[in-house]
Amino acid sequence: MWVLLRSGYPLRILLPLRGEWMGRRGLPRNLAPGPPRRRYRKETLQALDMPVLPVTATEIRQYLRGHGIPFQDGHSCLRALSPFAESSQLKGQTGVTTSFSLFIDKTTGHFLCMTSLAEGSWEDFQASVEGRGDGAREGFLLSKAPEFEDSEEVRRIWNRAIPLWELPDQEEVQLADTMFGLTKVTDDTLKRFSVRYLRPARSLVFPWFSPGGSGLRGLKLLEAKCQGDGVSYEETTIPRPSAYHNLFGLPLISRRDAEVVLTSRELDSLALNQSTGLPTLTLPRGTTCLPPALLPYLEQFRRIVFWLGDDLRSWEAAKLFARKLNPKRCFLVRPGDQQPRPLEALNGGFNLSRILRTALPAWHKSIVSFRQLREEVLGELSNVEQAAGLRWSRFPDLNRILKGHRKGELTVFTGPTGSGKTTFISEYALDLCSQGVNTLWGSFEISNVRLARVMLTQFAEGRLEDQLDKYDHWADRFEDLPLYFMTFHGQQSIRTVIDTMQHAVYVYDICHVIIDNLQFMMGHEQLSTDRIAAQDYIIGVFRKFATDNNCHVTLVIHPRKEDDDKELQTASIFGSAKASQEADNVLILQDRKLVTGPGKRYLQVSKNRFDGDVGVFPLEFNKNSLTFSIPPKNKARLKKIKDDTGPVAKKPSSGKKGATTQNSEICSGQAPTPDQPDTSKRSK
Ligand SMILES: Nc1ncnc2c1ncn2[C@@H]1O[C@H](COP(=O)(O)OP(=O)(O)OP(=O)(O)O)[C@@H](O)[C@H]1O
Repeated sequence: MWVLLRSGYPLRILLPLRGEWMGRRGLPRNLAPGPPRRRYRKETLQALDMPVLPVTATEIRQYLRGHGIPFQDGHSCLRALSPFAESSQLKGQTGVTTSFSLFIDKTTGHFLCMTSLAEGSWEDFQASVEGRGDGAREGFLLSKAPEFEDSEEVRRIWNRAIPLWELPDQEEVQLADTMFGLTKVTDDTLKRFSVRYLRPARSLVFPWFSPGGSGLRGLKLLEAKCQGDGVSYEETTIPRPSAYHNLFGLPLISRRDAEVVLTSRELDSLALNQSTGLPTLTLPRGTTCLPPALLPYLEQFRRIVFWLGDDLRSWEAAKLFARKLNPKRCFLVRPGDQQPRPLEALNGGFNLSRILRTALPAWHKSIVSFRQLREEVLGELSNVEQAAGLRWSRFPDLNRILKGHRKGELTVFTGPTGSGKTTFISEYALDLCSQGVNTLWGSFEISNVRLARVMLTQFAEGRLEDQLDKYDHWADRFEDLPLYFMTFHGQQSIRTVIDTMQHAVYVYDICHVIIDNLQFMMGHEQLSTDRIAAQDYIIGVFRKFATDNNCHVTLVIHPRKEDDDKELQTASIFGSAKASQEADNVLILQDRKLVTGPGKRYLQVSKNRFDGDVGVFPLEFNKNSLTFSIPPKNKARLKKIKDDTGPVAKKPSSGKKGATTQNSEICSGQAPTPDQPDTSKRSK
C-alpha cells in the first residue's frame, strides 16, 4: 500500500495503518503458498514528514501555463502534453500524435501518464519539469510495478485457472453456473471478458490487465459458498484491496466510446454488456470507494451511468462517486423492486436497456422542485430500515435509541475528564469501520500508536500483551479495515484539519470522521467570550463539512467544569447553545454510578434529530478488552433472565446491518433510578 497521500498535502496528515503492518492476504487456504510472510515499509513514516501545502486547480493551470505546457480542461483532470512520453511513444498506430496523455487530478495534483504509465504526486511532477528530483523525469520510476511475489502468485493462479466451458464435467459446469447465477450469461461473454474458473478454490477468476493489454497486474477471485438456502460470496484480490485498482472491462473499451455503465460487481458487468451491448466497467472495491487513481480512465466518457446495486447504500455511494466525476455527466439507476441489480435483472427477464433509460441525472441545481426529489423520497420511504442508517453490532442499545449511524450527521460527544470518552468512541467507531464505513481519526490528544493499540485490543476483544503469538493474526485483519489516521498532534488550525478531511473524503471516500477533541482547534484565546465564539465557529465549520460532504462527523467536546456530584446535561457542554443546536445527536458519557449497576457508567443520548428518541443505557467496562459493549455471553444471560421472567417483546438484534433491533430487555433490567432523567421522552 502506498501510504504517500498526496505529497502535495499537509503530508503529515493521513497515516493509514496498512503500510506498517503489511501482512498476508486472505487467499483460499488451498492456494496459500508457503508460510506467512511479513513485509515492513519503513519509508512510510518518513514520507509523512514533509509539510507541503495543498494545491488548487487554478495553481496547477498557472504552473502549466508558466512552463509552456499545453493542456485541456477535463471533467476531473487536466490533460496535458506528457513530459514523460518519448516522442516515438506519442505516435499511435496510425502515426498520428497521441498528445495530451498526461492526466493531472484537479483536486490532488496527482498525475498519470497514459503513454509511459509514470505516475506520482504534484511535487514529483514539478520536480520533474524543473529537472530536479531523483529520476521522476525518467518517466518510469513512479509507475508501480506489481511486487514480484504478487506477480508470481498471479501468474501461477491464472495458469491453473481454465475457461468455464472447458471443465471436463458437465455437472460441475452446471453447479458453477447455478452458484454464480451465470445460467443466462453466454460463453461468448465470459470469453470476451477473459473470465476463468479455478477448480481447487471453486472460484471465478477476473483478470486485471495492464493498460494496453501487455501483462497481467492482478486478479480477483470470487468464491461462492452455500449458506442455508442461499449462496454467499467472498472476494480475494491480489494485490491486496488497497492496491487493487482494476477497472474490470477496461481492455474492451474503445477510445471512441463516449458512454459507460459502472457496476459494483464483475458479474453485473457481464450481464449488462451482454444484454445491452454497452461498454461496462466494474469498480475494484464495489461500493466502498472510487480511488482517484482511476479517474483518468473515466475522463473520455461524456455520459456515465451508475448501476451499483439495489439498496440505499449503493445509491448513496453512486451519489458520492458522481461528485468526483463531475455530476453533470453522471446518471444513477435508482434501486427498487423493478430495478434489481444487473445480473438479477438479466436472470429475472427484465429489460436492462429500459432500466438504464430510467437513470436519473446526478446533478441538481441549487434550487430543486419536489419533482426532482420525489424519487429520492420514495427511495427513503421504501427502504425505511436502510434510511435509519447502519446499525452497531456491539451496541444494540444505541440502535434502539438512535436507530443507526447516518451519513451527513454531526454527533457531539461529551463526558467528564478521564471518564473513558476516547475508549468508548474508539469502540463505537471501530464497530462501524468493521462493517465497511471508511473512517478517519483525528486524535489530537493521544498518539496514533496508543489509539491503534486500544482499537486493536478492542478488535481482538482481549489483552494482546499476554498472547503476542496472536498479534500477527489480529494485526493482519485490522490492517484490512478502511481506517485512516490524521497524524496531527496537539493544537491545530481548523482550516488545516478541514482541508485534510476534505482531501481524505476525496481520496479515500471517508464517511465517518472522529475529532478527539475540539479543544485542540481552539487556539489560545484567553478570554472566555473569545473562546465561546471560537468554539461556536468551529462547530459551525464541522456542521457544514458534514452536510456538504455527506460525511458523519463525531466531535468530542470537553464539558465545562461542574460539580462532581452533578450529572452532565446538554447545557454542560462548554460554550453557548450552538453545539447542541447544530448537532444531530448529543451523547453524554455519565460517570455517575447507576444504583442498579454499581461501578458502571452509562451513556445518555440527549438529542436525536432523526426520530427524537432519547434515553440511557449502562456501559460495563471490561479492562482486558477495553470494551464497553456487552460480551456475547452476557447478552445470552440477559436474554435468558428476561425469558424466565416474562415474554420478550421481540427477538434481540443479530447486530447485523439492516436487522431490526429491539433490545429493551437488555436495558430494562438495569433501568436508571427514578432520580435520573426521564429517558423515554422525545427530545423535542
Ligand atoms: N469505565 C471505566 N472504568 C475504568 N477505567 C476506564 C473506564 N473507561 C476508560 N477507562 C480507562 O481510563 C483511562 C482514560 O480513558 P480515556 O482516555 O478513554 O478517557 P477520556 O474521557 O477520553 O479522557 P480525557 O478527558 O483526558 O480526554 C484509560 O486508561 C482507560 O482504559
